[in-house]
Amino acid sequence: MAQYRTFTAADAIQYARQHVGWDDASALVDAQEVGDGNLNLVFRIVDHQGVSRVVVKQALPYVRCVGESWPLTLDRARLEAETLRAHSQHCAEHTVKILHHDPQLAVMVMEDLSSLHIWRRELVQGRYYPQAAAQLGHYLAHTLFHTSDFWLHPHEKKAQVVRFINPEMCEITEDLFFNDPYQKHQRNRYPSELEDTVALLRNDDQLRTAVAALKHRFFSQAEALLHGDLHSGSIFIGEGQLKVIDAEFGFYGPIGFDVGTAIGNLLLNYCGLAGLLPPREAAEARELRLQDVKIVWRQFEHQFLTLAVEKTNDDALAWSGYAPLFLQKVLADAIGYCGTELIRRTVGMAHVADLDTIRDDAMRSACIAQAIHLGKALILAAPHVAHVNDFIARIRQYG
Ligand SMILES: Nc1ncnc2c1ncn2[C@@H]1O[C@H](COP(=O)(O)OP(=O)(O)O)[C@@H](O)[C@H]1O
Ligand SMILES: CSC[C@H]1O[C@H](OP(=O)(O)O)[C@H](O)[C@@H]1O
Repeated sequence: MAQYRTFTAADAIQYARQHVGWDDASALVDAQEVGDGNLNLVFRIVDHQGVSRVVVKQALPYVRCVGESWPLTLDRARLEAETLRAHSQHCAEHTVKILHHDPQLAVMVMEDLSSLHIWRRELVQGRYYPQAAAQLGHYLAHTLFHTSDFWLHPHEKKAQVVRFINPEMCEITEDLFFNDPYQKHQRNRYPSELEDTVALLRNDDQLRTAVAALKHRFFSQAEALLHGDLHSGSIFIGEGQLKVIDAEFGFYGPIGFDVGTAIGNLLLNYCGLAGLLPPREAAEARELRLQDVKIVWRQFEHQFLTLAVEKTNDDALAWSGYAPLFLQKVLADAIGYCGTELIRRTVGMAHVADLDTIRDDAMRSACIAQAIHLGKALILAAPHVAHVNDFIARIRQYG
């Protein structure tokens, strides 16, 4: 069994050659380290023509963007590969293909998606992909339904919950989403002129109660195998194509968390657009983003309901009145988690290019303030929103 060592580019090439399972694996001759996320090494393995053919990703024993002072479990590579494989069983068309993985080396070899584009980069440039929102809704419905109690036998479901226990990665989310932004913490980062706005988050009793309830459900509601960090930087996009990567935060949690973080990232873009594009283009792009939000929810809801009617295995859950009631609760959760994503990406440690790349300082602060206000309003409104049209109306009101 191979002992863990951090890969060099040469290691990554050799490893790819051994594990891609191609006759022409010797054509893999060079590697470029392209990791731009917070956590891991990512090598694109290229051929003689410089064309990227396959990707090797390895977990480091610490958080990459911080360094060795923040150690982190290598088991996240196993969880990432196994979550992506599980999701691929139910939604292969929108999940990156894992070709090989080794839990000891914390490494995986996967399909190369370099011909597509990271969605966040496209959103920041104002480029629109009309099919993306519906495909994201499809991905959410199929991965979440088929890993839930609606589909899995109760014994299988419980075994899956155990297999995907992910305490260290969940703890990062528990701290970064639900603790740090609502207290003074050295990890927080926001413009100093927003100190009063941020202080209001710490001092709002109703908000703190709502955030506690969202965290409690994140701890305790093992509804489905979540991606766990479904943001637009973890989604590749192209003409008619959408593929999800980077599932190391995968675990059994509340379905609304995946739906809400995905929508939250569309709304972070919505808040940033005024600082990213000229006024007329920004206004048009903001309308498209609201349309995207509506489509993600509607597709998810429609497809989950259809799957529930056609495929629910459990006798009680198959009762016709139950799935719509369950989805009401998922919508409320999703709006709440969407609000926490807006706040943790603006006040907390991990930021997004949709806001950070705004060049004008005053405009950047104004857009960040808007995201914080919207996040807070959504967390408070979540239990009272009965329909997606009401959700959109609240975004227009507060964003
Ligand atoms: N399958 C892939 N094909 C092509 N590029 C990839 C692939 N997976 C990751 N990348 C590149 O590596 C970057 C970081 O990958 P990611 O999985 O987000 O790392 P991290 O876990 O550190 O966040 C992505 O933004 C993308 O540019
Ligand atoms: C200390 S990890 C911070 C942050 O980074 C992760 O994102 P990614 O793996 O895509 O870079 C995740 O969102 C964590 O909350």
